[in-house]
Amino acid sequence: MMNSSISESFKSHPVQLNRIIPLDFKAHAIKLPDSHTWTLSTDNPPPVDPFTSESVPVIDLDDPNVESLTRHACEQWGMFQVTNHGIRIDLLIELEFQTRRLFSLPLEQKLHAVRSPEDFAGYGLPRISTFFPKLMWSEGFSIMGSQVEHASKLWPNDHTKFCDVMEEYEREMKDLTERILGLMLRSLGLTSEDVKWLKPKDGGSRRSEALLHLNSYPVCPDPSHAMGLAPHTDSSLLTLLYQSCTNGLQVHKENIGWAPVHPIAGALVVNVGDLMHILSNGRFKSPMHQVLLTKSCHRISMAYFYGPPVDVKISPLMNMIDHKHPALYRPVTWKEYLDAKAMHFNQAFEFIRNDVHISNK
Ligand SMILES: O=C(O)CCC(=O)C(=O)O
Ligand SMILES: [Fe+2]
Repeated sequence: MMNSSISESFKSHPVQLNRIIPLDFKAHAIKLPDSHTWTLSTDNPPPVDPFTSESVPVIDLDDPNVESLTRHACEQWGMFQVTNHGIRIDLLIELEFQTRRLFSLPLEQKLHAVRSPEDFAGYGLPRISTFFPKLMWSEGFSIMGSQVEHASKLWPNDHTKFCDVMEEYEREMKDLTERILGLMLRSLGLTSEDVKWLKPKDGGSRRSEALLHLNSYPVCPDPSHAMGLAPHTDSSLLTLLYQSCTNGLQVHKENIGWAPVHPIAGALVVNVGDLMHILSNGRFKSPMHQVLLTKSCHRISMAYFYGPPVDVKISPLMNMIDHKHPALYRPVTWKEYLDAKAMHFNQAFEFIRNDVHISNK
């Protein structure tokens, strides 16, 4: 396994096995066990009318105004959907097929590829499970680069297609993420010269890093007392999400509360991550989002988390700072930020804020 910010940070924050091994959801299809019963706050709205409720912008990447639309979406929501992104629909269909094939295996078989307490790759509960007293009604499979080792434990003689599809999807996501990242930075008035550290030419240890995470939210006997994925922000620069066609994702927006992110056939969801929020000196939102469940549909999603090369310090870009807008955060590598997140979860920003830093001296 290559050394990376993600693997190094996970090694320093091992997770207990009871926060890794998922439930046998099929065996609990009638009644929610107490371990998975949540008291949900009343600001979780009842099912919203998809035609009237406000939601994140949908941006056609071929739109002549794409930069200003992107800036507006990042400032207002921190999330938007993109169409005309160039990812082939047959690749998305195959990706969904292979993901459903994985999660429909019996639990005993999936456990052959279970994550170890210090690792991030393989099968298990959402990583954020350590921060909540109750467990989430979901399971995941994390991939970085090639996943032959774990996939061959799932399908000893039949994993080649799965690995080929995942690797092709990772390559496509890398190109598209870098394209959208460039778009966001240009929308802030930056040139590629300002951010040349993001795409170093020498490769090697200075490559950007990424993680593909497959999520599965089985049908749930009591969705109003269960949680698919609890509210969180993403620790990446940017996350690209394919959510196929099942509802459940919600994003939080000031003055609106939780808004549904409706699946649009073939579209991808772009989510501003915490590091992009830091780079933009707070101008772009890193939005809180969550996933709710249904009684009848098994939701799956594939999240591609993109981050900077291992030795790059992320800090508010010079162009975003002036006397009216002082730098809000101190410089951090991705590993340092992941460590802060592993300890302080949704309060991590407070620990890298400049004022906290200064008062700690
Ligand atoms: O399943 C989803 O739509 C959301 C996934 C997500 O937020 C994550 O993996 O961080
Ligand atoms: Fe997320």
